[in-house]
Amino acid sequence: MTRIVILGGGPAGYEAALVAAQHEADVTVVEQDSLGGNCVAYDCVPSKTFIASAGVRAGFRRTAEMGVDVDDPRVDLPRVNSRVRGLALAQSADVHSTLQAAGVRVIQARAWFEESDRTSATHDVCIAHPDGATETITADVALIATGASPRVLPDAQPDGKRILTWRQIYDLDTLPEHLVVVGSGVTGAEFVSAYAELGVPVTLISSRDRVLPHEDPDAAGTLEEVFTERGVRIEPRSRADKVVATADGVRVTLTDGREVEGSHALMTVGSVPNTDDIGAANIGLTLQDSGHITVDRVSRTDVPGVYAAGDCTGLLPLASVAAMQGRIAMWHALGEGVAPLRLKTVASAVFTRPEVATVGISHAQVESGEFSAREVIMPLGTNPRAKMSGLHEGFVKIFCRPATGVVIGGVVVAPVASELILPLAMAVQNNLTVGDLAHTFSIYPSLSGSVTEAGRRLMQHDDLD
Ligand SMILES: Cc1cc2nc3c(=O)[nH]c(=O)nc-3n(C[C@H](O)[C@H](O)[C@H](O)COP(=O)(O)OP(=O)(O)OC[C@H]3O[C@@H](n4cnc5c(N)ncnc54)[C@H](O)[C@@H]3O)c2cc1C
Ligand SMILES: NC(=O)c1ccc[n+]([C@@H]2O[C@H](COP(=O)([O-])OP(=O)(O)OC[C@H]3O[C@@H](n4cnc5c(N)ncnc54)[C@H](O)[C@@H]3O)[C@@H](O)[C@H]2O)c1
Repeated sequence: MTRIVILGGGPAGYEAALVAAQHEADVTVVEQDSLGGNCVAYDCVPSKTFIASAGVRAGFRRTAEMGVDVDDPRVDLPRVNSRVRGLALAQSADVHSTLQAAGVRVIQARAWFEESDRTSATHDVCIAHPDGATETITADVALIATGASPRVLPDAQPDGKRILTWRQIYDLDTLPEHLVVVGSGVTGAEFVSAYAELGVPVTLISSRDRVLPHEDPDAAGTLEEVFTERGVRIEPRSRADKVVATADGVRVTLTDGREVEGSHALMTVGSVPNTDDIGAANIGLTLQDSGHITVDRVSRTDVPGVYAAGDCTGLLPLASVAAMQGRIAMWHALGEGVAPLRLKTVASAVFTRPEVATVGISHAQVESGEFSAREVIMPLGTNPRAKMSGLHEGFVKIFCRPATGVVIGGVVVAPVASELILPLAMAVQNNLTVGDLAHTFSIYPSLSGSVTEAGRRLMQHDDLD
């Protein structure tokens, strides 16, 4: 029986464990905190649960237009936070019972590699239990799935009260009077959106020209307009140098000397991989300067028998990608047929309001000439269901190959873009054409009608017509 030891019980670790158990390996998962990983305990699951509460309040914004009168809804933050924590705990418990039912041994402890003689085909993983006891487990195959942690700027140390990482915001008892969000990546944008929807005045310190610098420019532009409508103050091309707590708030000093004051600062300036204490040097595993582990498309590191998956590899820090990397590692290690990871087909969503979801090639790749494509953009303003629902912002955009009409990318900006992207993700994954979309029946009226309509628009210009 192949002995597999997995360091870390997040999506990369637990999905890998389930695959390995299914293939009758002897599997141990060592998790130092809670099963489900940071994803379930602090990052993805809590943020999406918090955003769901913000979304309920946001729904009330359109009541007057929809002909329904309601009083201004009040947000009970302790109840919101307790729901966030409760859901994360319940999901972690679900992961635990699923792993146990699959016959996986789960150890709550910190794990690292012991010094090895490099000629051995196995690896010794040392485990430090919370009570101080240690044990060593020998692995035929090891998977590093230790995730990442919030990046901390040297002069902006989180204190958990006024200067916060995204993992600390669920401890607040009352909504901030004025939140300064530092960093305009996906995490920053999602929290700006949620707090603005909760009625909190927000200032965004964005080091780039625009929010979501890596996303589709039309999508980022729509989001900036919405943020501005909600009263968000955006400071573009601004880098925070220092953040200090004052008597009654925070002061953020920018690198150009300007100062921004608020009641709280939320630091969303990226993440660092959890690889500095795993004993990488003990097994001859080289880390990148950033601390990330280099892997190939079947999750192999440069050390035989050692695989890595998820945020510690920095390939594409998404729960879905982490899980797939973990599964692929185990299929490969256990000799199953395996398709290497294809990042170009990964769908992702930013859970702002409206949401932004993308798949396949991007506008930037078309503009740079890396791919040639035809594109169409269908504003939701032309969609009957959107009009009925009082939705004014958003669009569906599709990229297809010029001659064949094969769909190679898509962007959806809509309240439920994370759901609407699936037909485009299926098209990209399966080489479907705009004709395939165009001939598919969508519901009338529906937002997904814009997906089939976009297919028809691109068909009209098809070179093969
Ligand atoms: C605010 C936020 C929101 C996000 N929202 C989404 C989203 O909506 N959708 C999405 O797809 N992705 C989202 N992500 C990204 C997603 O959370 C990560 O990609 C995912 O958590 C990566 O999974 P992982 O298994 O690599 O690591 P993690 O989930 O980070 O788990 C790693 C685990 O390893 C454990 N560990 C670390 N070192 C050791 C050690 N030495 N010994 C034992 N255990 C150890 C840690 O305690 C942790 O539990 C979000 C990220 C952030 C920051
Ligand atoms: N919905 C989702 O799927 C979701 C949500 C959140 C995060 N994530 C994943 O996590 C990844 C990381 O996202 P992120 O937003 O946490 O990090 P990021 O690294 O993408 O963004 C951090 C931003 O902070 C800026 N920054 C850094 N230092 C700064 C400073 N001193 N002052 C001002 N700005 C500064 C950077 O320029 C960058 O734009 C994403 O790419 C995504 O894969 C996914």
